[in-house]
Amino acid sequence: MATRTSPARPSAGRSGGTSGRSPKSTNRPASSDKQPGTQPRAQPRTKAPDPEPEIRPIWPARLIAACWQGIGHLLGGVTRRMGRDLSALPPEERRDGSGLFFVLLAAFIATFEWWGLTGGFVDGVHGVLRGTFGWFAVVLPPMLLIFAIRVFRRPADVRGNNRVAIGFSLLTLAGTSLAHVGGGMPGPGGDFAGLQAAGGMLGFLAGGLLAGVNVWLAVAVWSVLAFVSVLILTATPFRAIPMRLRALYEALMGQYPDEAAMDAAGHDQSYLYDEDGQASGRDTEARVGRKKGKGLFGRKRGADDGALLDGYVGDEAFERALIDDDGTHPAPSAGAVPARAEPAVAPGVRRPTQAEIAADKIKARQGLATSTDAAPVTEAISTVASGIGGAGSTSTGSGAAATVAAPTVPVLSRVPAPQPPIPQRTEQLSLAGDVTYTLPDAELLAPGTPPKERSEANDAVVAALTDTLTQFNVDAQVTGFSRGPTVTRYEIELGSGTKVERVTQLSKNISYAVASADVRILSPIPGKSAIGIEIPNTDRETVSLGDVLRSQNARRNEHPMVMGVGKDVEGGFVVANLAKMPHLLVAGATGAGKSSFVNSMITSILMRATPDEVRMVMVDPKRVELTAYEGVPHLITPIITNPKKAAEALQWVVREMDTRYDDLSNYGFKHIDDFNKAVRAGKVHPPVDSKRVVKPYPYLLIIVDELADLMMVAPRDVEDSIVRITQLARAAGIHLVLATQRPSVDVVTGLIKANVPSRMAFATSSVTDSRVVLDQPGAEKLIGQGDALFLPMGASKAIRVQGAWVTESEIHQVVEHVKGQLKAVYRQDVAVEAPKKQIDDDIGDDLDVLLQATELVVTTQFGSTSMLQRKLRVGFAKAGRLMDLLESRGVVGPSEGSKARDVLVKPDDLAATLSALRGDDAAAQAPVSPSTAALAENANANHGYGGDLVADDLAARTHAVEYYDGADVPSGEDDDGDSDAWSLTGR
Ligand SMILES: Nc1ncnc2c1ncn2[C@@H]1O[C@H](COP(=O)(O)OP(=O)(O)OP(=O)(O)O)[C@@H](O)[C@H]1O
Repeated sequence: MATRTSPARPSAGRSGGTSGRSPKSTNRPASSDKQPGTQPRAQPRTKAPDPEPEIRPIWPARLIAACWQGIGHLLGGVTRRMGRDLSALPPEERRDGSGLFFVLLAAFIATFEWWGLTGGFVDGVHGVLRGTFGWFAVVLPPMLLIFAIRVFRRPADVRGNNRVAIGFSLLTLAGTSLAHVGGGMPGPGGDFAGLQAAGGMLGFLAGGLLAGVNVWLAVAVWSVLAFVSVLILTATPFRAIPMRLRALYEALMGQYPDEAAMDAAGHDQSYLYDEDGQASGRDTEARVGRKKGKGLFGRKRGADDGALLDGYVGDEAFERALIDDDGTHPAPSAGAVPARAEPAVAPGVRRPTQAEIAADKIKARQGLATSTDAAPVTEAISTVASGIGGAGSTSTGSGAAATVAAPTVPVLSRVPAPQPPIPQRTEQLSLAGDVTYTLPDAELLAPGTPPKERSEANDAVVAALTDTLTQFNVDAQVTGFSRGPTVTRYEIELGSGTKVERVTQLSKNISYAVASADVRILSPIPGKSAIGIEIPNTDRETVSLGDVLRSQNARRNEHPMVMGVGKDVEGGFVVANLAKMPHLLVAGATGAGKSSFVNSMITSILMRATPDEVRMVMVDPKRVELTAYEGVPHLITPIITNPKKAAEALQWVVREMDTRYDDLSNYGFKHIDDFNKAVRAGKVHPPVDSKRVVKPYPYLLIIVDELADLMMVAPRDVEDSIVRITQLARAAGIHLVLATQRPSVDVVTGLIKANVPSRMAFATSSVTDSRVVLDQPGAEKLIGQGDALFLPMGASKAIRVQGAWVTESEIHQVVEHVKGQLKAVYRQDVAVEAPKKQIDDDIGDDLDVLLQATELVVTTQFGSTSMLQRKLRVGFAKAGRLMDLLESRGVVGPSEGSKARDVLVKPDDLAATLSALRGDDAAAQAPVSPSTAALAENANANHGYGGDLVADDLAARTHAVEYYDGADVPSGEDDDGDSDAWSLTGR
């Protein structure tokens, strides 16, 4: 057969055009030729030179082979287009000939076993099949057909195909054995017809022996094996059986559980109405939206077959981290805070029109409203609330009392929609290496307390506010309130001609009237002509992470980086996509709830993402906050507790980012999601002479639980790494979460702040800290324990949320489940430290005196040679030499004649500078750098991690390691000579 040439890369135009690289020769340059820090470049695919003239078979053989392949490809192409579109499988990976063989075999057996034909040849074949398999021969065609489909669709998945083959073989053995027992255990001698009607020779051989011992034992053993064969075929671990059954049920019913539950609950889709009372069709859109991307058999409609991918990450306009009610990203006009949804209306209850609501408000202003006037709204809310269970019953009880006390003040909170469990992701989560992974069951996270819509405390506050406004003769009215888990926001509308300041000036009086120091005034409430007064609830509610993850917002979005944030002041669930933040700063005083937030975040990821989708690096200098997660397969390196190591890990992240960027630019993509999509579709081909197997890159989430501890040991290195990562890493799928309890300018420096766009501010101890975190005051007024202001990227106003809470025991259960699925495979190269520079030759024996000179110059900020002469009692020549050394190390500036030199290092950086000069400290502890081959082996062991790298491909990474300048990494010794600098924080 003629040699098949590789097709030109479909991305040629895009990649070639954008990267602007000239095509290189297919001969790879030797790794020694590479520059430090450079990565191997992919080579354009070219036709492989024909090594030798081929010996071609005779034409009839070629004709038959061509027909066979042609029919095979045709059938394979059709099969691959069914279900998930795999039609782009590279030609060299297709095994359509084998698939065709199994299809024909299935057809052959079906012809003789299913259609009852008779005749000499037919009888012969029938006799052989029945004699071998008994009546089980009837089942063989569908099994062969299923296997053929698998070979057509996943030819490269040899392990998976072997598994299916083993499963079917075991099923055949079990089936024939059971048939043998069921058929009266006929023997081959004499009763051959009986053997054919039972399990055939196979059944006799496999089941006869055990059945001879005890029939029931044989039935039990072979039934269990039949069941096991089904588990093997479906790649189902024992513990995943209930989840798989539920997924099967959902798939068979063809419904998302939320739809089913909403239909069952008689939900009338009232949330289809927008703020103007217009039918927005949002629900329909959401449902259609879920399906509209797919046409028949899952093929994307309107796919531009000429493009490398159907859609690129950059296609999305108005990208936001916050996930809105319908799971989409609303237009910016909606403002930073999602527009308040109208309360849901129960079936049979007429929804009041906007005009009626407005009329109610006006009447209320004029003091005309009666409890009957307000009835439509109140009735609608309580009816729905009672329809959704506990929440309703609680609120209805208190609501009745409230109606008497404050009939004109409606509750504005959203009524939470019914919450059926998180749908199990129905596609099989098979990881690299044919490992099947089951996400933790939603039930592991307990539901929280049912939310209250109003309590007597709320009515008391409404009365106090109204009283205060009246006392000070302010023409303003409390028009409603929305109760969140921690605070309630009371809305005040002003009469015409009344200044906003009239109300805001009263903040102290309001605090006094409601007996709370933590009153926060919002003027105006974003998106509304009303003033908001947030007052803490005397009866706070816990927001359970389970409830947040089971909410509609979270369930509609399958992105693996989606996390449950908490609940807003209106009682709506807040869910955000970490990938879109793209980096997050979490700050707040001790006990404000940072660590709890970080726990919720990690647990969200473990609940929703496989280790192939998200990998994490955890830095926990406090040593106790994140220990529960040790050993989860999502970790890329053991949890880092040493700040020095953490600083090095950040440098590894920078290198990893560079590697990913190299891949992106080589293959012509702008975002790792597009690269991954193309890899999964088989559209990314490594250079012909590379042994690399390209695999999708997982998202990489780096969590630092206390940034201050890192900034203390290596401020400049840490800042440099963070800035580089945050500036670039978004497209590489690398995201940073930095938590600190010291949001001061020396920890959250201007550079870090500028590059970390999303902020989560828990209660801070001062308004200055609030300004550092949010660039605005407000966080100092928060009441702690999970009360936070969330400012996602792009939002102009922060959203007040009560953070989601996950208990220690829930975390342990989730971690146990995850660890039970897969063991952590750590990447050794994260811990690989570059060989550190020893004391520089030019310093020689003068290290001690040089350190003294540095200390002197930096603490006095005076770069004078004569001062060194005097204080260190050295001669002029030596002092001059020391000054030259200090200049070469960047401690002082160049000589300016008789003037003292500029001192370039600030006293704060003295410890780091001294450590850098010592140089030998870290080097002595550094492990021996593993060989390139060892690194390659390790990287290959890391399934799903960017692909199987071979030594050549890793050479560049190790280059980066080799050229890594250890002198920049201070040892972490502080002024006290205590190398465990983080312990100075007192923990
Ligand atoms: N979302 C929440 N819901 C309910 N309670 C919370 C929440 N977050 C925090 N808390 C309460 O506040 C306590 C302190 O929270 P956490 O340990 O997260 O604070 P922290 O800011 O990390 O403090 P530190 O910096 O000292 O570690 C928790 O033990 C818990 O009781």
